[in-house]
Amino acid sequence: MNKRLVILGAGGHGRAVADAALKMGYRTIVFLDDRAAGRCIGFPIAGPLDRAEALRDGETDFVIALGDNRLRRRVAMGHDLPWARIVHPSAQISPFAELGAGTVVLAGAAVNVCARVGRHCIVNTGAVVEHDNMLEDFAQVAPRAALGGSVRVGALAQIGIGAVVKNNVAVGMGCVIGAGAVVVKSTEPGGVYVGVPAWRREKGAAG
Ligand SMILES: CC(=O)SCCNC(=O)CCNC(=O)[C@H](O)C(C)(C)COP(=O)(O)OP(=O)(O)OC[C@H]1O[C@@H](n2cnc3c(N)ncnc32)[C@H](O)[C@@H]1OP(=O)(O)O
Repeated sequence: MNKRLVILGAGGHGRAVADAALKMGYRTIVFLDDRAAGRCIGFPIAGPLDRAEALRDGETDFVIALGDNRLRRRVAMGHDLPWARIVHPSAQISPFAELGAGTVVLAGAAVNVCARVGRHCIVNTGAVVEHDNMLEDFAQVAPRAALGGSVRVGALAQIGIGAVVKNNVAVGMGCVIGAGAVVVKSTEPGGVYVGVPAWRREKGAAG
């Protein structure tokens, strides 16, 4: 692949996305970031995020690598660009699964048969998205979190690191599921849930 990838965000997630992209065969990486300048893991930071349109050409893909779901949505809404799907070669993606544009699936993650993952989602390292899951746009599944079969994750929701969601449960839009929580019942939009079994700690931001 001779394409260039422009990564919007040069933080930790941006570096993980670059690593996956290089393993996919992208030859050239350029970062954009509003706070950092210089170089990032050896690749240039070519300016702030709003430079993205100027880097558009027929040979360049773009991806937003910002871990904050609402920020990722804001940036996506502000740009009409050819968004790439970044899938680490060690991830297991069923040929019967769907990944939306701009979605990132990192090392060792699994997206099983008939799962549908929306646009600009993150399926992080070692996460399990089981059969018939539906992840709406801008949702995120943190490292080693596991979703049982037929789980629905609302837009902008965040499933914390190592959390478990029982099969057939729905996680409401904009929910935050804390690290290590075990969700056994559907959750209300915008809530923050922690613990085993998970309980609602407070009202969060539904986006
Ligand atoms: C590659 C990557 O790094 S991807 C990112 C992975 N990271 C994650 O998944 C993080 C998930 N986030 C969490 O678990 C967070 O702790 C949240 C969202 C649940 C809460 O965050 P905050 O609102 O900042 O909570 P804060 O840290 O102030 O803690 C408030 C209280 O909740 C408790 N608490 C925080 N997180 C949890 C949790 N996951 N489970 C149980 N209790 C928790 C704290 O111990 C504290 O209790 P106290 O008031 O009795 O002292």
